[in-house]
Amino acid sequence: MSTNLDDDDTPPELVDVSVMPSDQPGPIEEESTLRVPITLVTGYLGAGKTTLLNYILTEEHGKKIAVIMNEFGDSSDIEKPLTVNQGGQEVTEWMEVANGCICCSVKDTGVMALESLMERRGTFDYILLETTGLADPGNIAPVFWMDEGLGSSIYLDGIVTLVDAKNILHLLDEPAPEEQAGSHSEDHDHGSGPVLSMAHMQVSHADVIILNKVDLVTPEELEAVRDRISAINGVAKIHVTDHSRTPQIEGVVLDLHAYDHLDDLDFSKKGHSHIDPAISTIAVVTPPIPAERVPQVDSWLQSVLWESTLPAPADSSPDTHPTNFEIHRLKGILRLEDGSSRIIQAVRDVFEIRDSEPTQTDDDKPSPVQCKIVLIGRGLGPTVDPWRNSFESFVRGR
Ligand SMILES: Nc1nc2c(ncn2[C@@H]2O[C@H](COP(=O)(O)OP(=O)(O)OP(=O)(O)O)[C@@H](O)[C@H]2O)c(=O)[nH]1
Ligand SMILES: [Zn+2]
Repeated sequence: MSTNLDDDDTPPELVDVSVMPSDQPGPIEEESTLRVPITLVTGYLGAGKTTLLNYILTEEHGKKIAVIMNEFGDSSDIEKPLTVNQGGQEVTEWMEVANGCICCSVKDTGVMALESLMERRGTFDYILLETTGLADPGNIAPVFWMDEGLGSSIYLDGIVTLVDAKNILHLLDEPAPEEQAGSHSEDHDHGSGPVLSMAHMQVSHADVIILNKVDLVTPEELEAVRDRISAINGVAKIHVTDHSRTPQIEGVVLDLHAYDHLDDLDFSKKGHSHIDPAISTIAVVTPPIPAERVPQVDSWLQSVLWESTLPAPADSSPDTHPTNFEIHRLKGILRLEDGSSRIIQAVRDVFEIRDSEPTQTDDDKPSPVQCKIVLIGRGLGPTVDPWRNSFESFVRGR
């Protein structure tokens, strides 16, 4: 398959950009000194991913960034060179790309390419990875949690999804391209129900959405797109751009800390909406839980994420209890009665519960005292009540 949008058909390119070091070093967090952050840049074919990366490479941001541009999405070549430019030296490696599919290739040979990149760590302090336009980030993100070796040297900072404001609405209403193409759809079984396009997957997994090509739409069209996007993913931060020129880079593409802490998630704009028939966002908010009940949270997540089964409280009504749902993304913060917190992160069926890392930037804000779990997925139902009741009764055992 080829596309006329793909006119920048260069091999995957890894560019190391040395910029003058910032004279204002930011707060040093233990994690960032030990592990290198990676941001995944996703978005449908032609949405503006490469434009964004080129923009970042030319802006001053005080960081040395290794950029992996994946332009092999539409070719089925077996091998593509991965070029690393470092201080005038060019090193070329060969990266096998089965089926031209980054979501599959990152799992095997791509992991090796990243590992060998990490042997040169110290020469860069940030990695940006552009996925192909047809990649489902839900398959990529867990690699950084699952792979022991990689997980010890790289951490996922966030997922940025470029959205083509001109084309996104019809993409959201189209059948999934992988199913049209008949390619490994068994890997990406999204169950029954309303049709989910790849655009849905990319929007639903995003921590940041860059609503690009604003020059090609009217203000009314832009608002319609924004409404639809926030109905699918109610927690991602949305930035509107022309030629992917984000207002700033830090906090928009770099240093998202999307998986470190969740205190600043904006739950207020959540609102349960049915603008998009396929995917929606809900937020379960409950009082703090006893520390000894954390294993029950783990079991509840296993049921919800692995079995797509919402544990039913004794008094639940079968009419309103969601039965045919699928969670794509889940983030949460558990407040325990002993005053400590736990972070929950899930992409599809891979999840973790871990201690909350204290953040220096949030010291001035009072800590939220409620547990909050945000779920993004299909078939979540008309209200949050069955979810909150299930969580409450299962976790507290009453
Ligand atoms: N009019 C307009 N064109 C844009 C904008 N952003 C990017 N483009 C153009 O859209 C085309 C595709 O942009 P790319 O950055 O290559 O998109 P991509 O997401 O990397 O594309 P693939 O790698 O093929 O998936 C290029 O011709 C860009 O110049 C924008 O805001 N407005
Ligand atoms: Zn795949």
